Amino acid sequence: MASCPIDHHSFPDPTKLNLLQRPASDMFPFRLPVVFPRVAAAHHLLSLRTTSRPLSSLGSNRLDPNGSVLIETTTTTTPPSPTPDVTGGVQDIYGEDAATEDMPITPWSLSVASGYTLLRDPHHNKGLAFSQRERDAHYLRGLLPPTVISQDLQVKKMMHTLRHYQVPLQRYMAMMDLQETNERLFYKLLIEHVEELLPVVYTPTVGEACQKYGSIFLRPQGLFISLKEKGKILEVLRNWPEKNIQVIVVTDGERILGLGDLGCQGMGIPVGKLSLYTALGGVRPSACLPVTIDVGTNNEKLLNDEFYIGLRQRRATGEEYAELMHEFMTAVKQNYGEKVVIQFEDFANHNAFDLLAKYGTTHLVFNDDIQGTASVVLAGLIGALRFVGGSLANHRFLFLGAGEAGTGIAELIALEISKKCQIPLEEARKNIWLVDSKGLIVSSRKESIQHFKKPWAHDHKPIKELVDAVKAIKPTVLIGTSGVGQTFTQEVVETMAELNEKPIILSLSNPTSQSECTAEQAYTWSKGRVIFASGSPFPPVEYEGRTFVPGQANNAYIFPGFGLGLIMSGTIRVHDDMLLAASEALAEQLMEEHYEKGMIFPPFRNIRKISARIAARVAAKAYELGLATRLPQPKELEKCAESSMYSPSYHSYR
Ligand SMILES: O=C([O-])CC(=O)C(=O)O
Ligand SMILES: [Mg+2]
Repeated sequence: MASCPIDHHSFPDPTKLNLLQRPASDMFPFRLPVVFPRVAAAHHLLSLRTTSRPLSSLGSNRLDPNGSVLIETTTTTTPPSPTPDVTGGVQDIYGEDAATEDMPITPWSLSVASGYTLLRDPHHNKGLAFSQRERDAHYLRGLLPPTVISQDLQVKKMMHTLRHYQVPLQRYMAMMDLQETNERLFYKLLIEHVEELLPVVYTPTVGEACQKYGSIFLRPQGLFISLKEKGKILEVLRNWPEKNIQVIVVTDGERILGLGDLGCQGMGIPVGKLSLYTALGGVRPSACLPVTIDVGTNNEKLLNDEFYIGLRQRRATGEEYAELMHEFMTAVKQNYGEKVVIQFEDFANHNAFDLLAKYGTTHLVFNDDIQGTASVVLAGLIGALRFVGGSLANHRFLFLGAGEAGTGIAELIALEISKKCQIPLEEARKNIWLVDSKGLIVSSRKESIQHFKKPWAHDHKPIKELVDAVKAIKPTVLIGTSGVGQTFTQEVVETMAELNEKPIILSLSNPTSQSECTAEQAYTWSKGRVIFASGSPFPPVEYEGRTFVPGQANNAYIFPGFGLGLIMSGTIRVHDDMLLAASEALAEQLMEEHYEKGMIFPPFRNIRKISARIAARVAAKAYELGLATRLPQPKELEKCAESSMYSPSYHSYR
């Protein structure tokens, strides 16, 4: 870590804090003395602002020469400077350094959790793993049964409990409950049993959880920013207990997976994605902020559902929508600086492309559905071609679905071909065809289609049905990004198998119910010849004595490592070459043994290593492009990524 530049907020070793060496009786309730750096109103006493935040999360605080903790405070007014200092979210982020005596400031304070409060603090709770000594020192005696168990045994016990639940949603709720009661145990479980638990905290179960969010809702997670917060978004961000945010995943809930408009209940998605940022990419949980923008919903069922948790109105659009988003984007930059990753997730097509284009030049934005999905699919194709032979330029691609994922993947494939073959992008696009709900996208439709589809309107006679498009275009690769389940019919798959010795079929829509076909259908209908992957997981399939393990072509392979690469290099803008770098890093980790089983991605169980490699490549590209700000560049980026990852093991408390 010492040589690694990742901003893990080097808070001084708490053992050196003489304050913390006070007798325990002094510590509960316990206030640390506070110094207001360069703020004249130093006599303000801080009251308890948050429940016992971990010392390590208070990155911008530091020791003064006497060993007192200097606590930086927050203002409740707009920062005094009209052009706030944008330095990456660690310096004067609320303008407090520049605050004058007459300016009100938010009274932050820090406390040491103890006793009953400690048991209910998810960041510090260890449950039965508190040692006897800790139980004495922290007023826990009697609050726990006498047995002391290890974290490993807790993992075993929790897995035992989870496996008992028959209903996936029960497992999801148990995991969410654990995240809210014992965060480290939650992450240890997720990291150590990633293949088993990914379908629980992520697709497909998270989709059902969003649909039923209102009914299963116990405690709020993340930040809800609705039209009611208009004009106050900066204040809302300041209500979040953590200051040093490195990644935000934000949705407006309009296109949750392939399930459509789930309004405010889309919150399950940013929460789930960010838990993968930590488990799969090693970003600290306290640096992750899930956000849902609530501008209403057009989902009648939800509007009439008495348990719905969001605004009960139809979606705001046009200027009203754009203004709220703009206020949010501005407030994020003002509050956290230039180096916070903002991941757009599950926005509808009509907003997703525009938001990415609008903020791509001013913010560190990444659209997971356009760019993350593109990068993972490209990786799968590059990986598969290493074994199948040939190059991308020899293939013909047909997509069902011309939205974010479809056009995003198509464009990244074209970019890779154009770079590798040194041909113009327009030329590279010619072998890529898209079908939308109205049929094949052809030049005669050019005037009537949305702007993001126009580059794919090639010369051809109109074709309505997918199967006819397959027969006419003769693709070698068929990719489903339609959000509509069971659209790769038997006839479609059989036609692909007639046209190709080894057809590549990717059925990417999520969750499982929306998958264009199942793994079993793909293997059976192609008589075991298909190279198949899907967005949501499918179990292995037996076909004529062979077991095929379908790969999961899901952006979860990419975004955690990609984001880590941006963070560790202090990158300020995303560039397409970084997506290509991520694809190549993932593709090269596919081994022959994986491919032989039918996989086109390495298994998820090695995901932290995979993410570290992706992070290193992304960071290296950022340095090469001059977009990285953490200087000098560390020599061994992959080691640096690995060593900076969050560990869920318990700390011992003095
Ligand atoms: O969440 C997932 O599993 C993949 C994804 O981004 C989507 O389907 O929107
Ligand atoms: Mg998504």
